[in-house]
Amino acid sequence: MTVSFSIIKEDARTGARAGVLHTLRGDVETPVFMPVGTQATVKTMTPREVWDLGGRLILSNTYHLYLRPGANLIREAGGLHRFMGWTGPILTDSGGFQVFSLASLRRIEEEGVWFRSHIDGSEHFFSPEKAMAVQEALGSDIAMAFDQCAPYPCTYEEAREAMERTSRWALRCKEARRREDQALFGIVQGGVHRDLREKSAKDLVELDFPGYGIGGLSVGEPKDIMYQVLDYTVPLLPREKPRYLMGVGSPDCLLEGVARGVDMFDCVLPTRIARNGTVFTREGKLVVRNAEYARDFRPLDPECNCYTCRHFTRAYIRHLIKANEVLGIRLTTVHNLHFVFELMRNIRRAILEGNFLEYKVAFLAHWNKN
Ligand SMILES: CNc1nc2c(CCNCc3ccccc3)c3nc(N)[nH]c(=O)c3cc2[nH]1
Ligand SMILES: [Zn+2]
Repeated sequence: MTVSFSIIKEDARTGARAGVLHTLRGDVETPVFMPVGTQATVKTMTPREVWDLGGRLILSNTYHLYLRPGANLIREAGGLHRFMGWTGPILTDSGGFQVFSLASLRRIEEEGVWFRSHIDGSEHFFSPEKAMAVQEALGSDIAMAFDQCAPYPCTYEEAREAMERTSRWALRCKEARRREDQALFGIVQGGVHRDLREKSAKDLVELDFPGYGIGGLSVGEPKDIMYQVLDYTVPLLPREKPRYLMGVGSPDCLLEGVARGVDMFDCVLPTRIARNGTVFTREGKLVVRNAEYARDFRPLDPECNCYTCRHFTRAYIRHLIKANEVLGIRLTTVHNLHFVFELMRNIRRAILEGNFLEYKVAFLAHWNKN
C-alpha cells in the first residue's frame, strides 16, 4: 500500500478532523500545510531547516522540473528525494494548473496540451500519460492527476468542458500508472457550479483514488464563494480518504478549509510574501520593509518563539531587506513557515481537545483586527 489515511478524531461541531497520512517515507499528521518547493527547493531554506520548522510533506511541480532540469536528469540522480536531499514524502502537482497559468498556451485538445515554455519559449506537449511519466521519473510519493482547471470567471459551458475532460484524463492517468510505490490522487473540478462538482466527484470516486484534490478554487473567486463550493463539494468525497484543497492558503482560509473537512493544503503565500518583506503575525500581516519599523527593536511577532523572533528585531530585518542581504528573506521565511506550521499544530491540538471552534473564532478575531 503506498498511501493510506487514518482519522484520529472528528470534531463534533464542524467538519474538522485530525488524522494521519501514512506514506512509504513516513507518517504525516493532518491537517497539514505543504510548503511549496517549485524548483526542487523550498526557496531560501535547506531541507534540514524545513524539517526542523515542522515541514513533513513538501510539494514540487511537474511542469517546472520537466522544463528544468528535466525529468530524465532527476531520474538519473536517483529521483527527486535524493536530488534535493529531502527524505520525507513529496507530493507533485501534475502541471495541469501551471501549463494553463504559466505557459503561453498554444492549444488544448482531447489528447493533451501544446504549450510554450515560460523559460525559453520552446514548444512542448503534455498529456495525462506524459504527466504520469514525468511524476514517475521524479518518484514523488503522491502524484496528482493531469487536470484542466477552468479559469474564474468562466461560462458554465467552459466549466463543464474542463470538468468532463478532467474526468476522462483522470482515467487515462490511472491507466498510465507503472509504479507501485506512488499514489495517484484525482482532482475534482466543476468551477462554482454545484451540479458540475457533483458529477466530477462522482466520476472520480468511481475510479477509487486513495485521496482527492479539490481543484478549480483559489483562482480569483471571492473567499465566500470558495467556502460555499467547499460546503457542498467536501461531503461528496469519501469520509475515509484525505481531501487536498489545492493552492490554499492564507491563515483564515486554512481555518475555514479545516472547518469544512479539508485535510491537506499547499500555498506559495508564506514563502512568497516573505521574499518581499511581509510576515504573518497574530494581528494580521506586517510589512517589515516599511519605514515605520526602522527603529522598531521588537521581534516581528512578540508572541512568536521562532528562531527569527528569538534573536532579531524588526529594525534589523528591515535593514537586511533594504540592503538586499539574503539573510533578510531567509529570516522572514523562517518566521512565516514557523507561523503556518505552528497554526496547523494548534489547529490539530484544538480538534483533539474538542475546542477547534473556539480556537478558530479566537484566532480570526485577532487576525481580522486591522
Ligand atoms: C493558488 N491557487 C491555486 N493553485 C492551484 C493549483 C496549484 C497548486 N499548487 C501547486 C504548486 C506546486 C508547485 C509550485 C507552485 C504551486 C492547482 N493545481 C491543479 N493541478 N489543479 C487545480 O485545479 C489547481 C487549482 C489551484 N488554485
Ligand atoms: Zn517568529
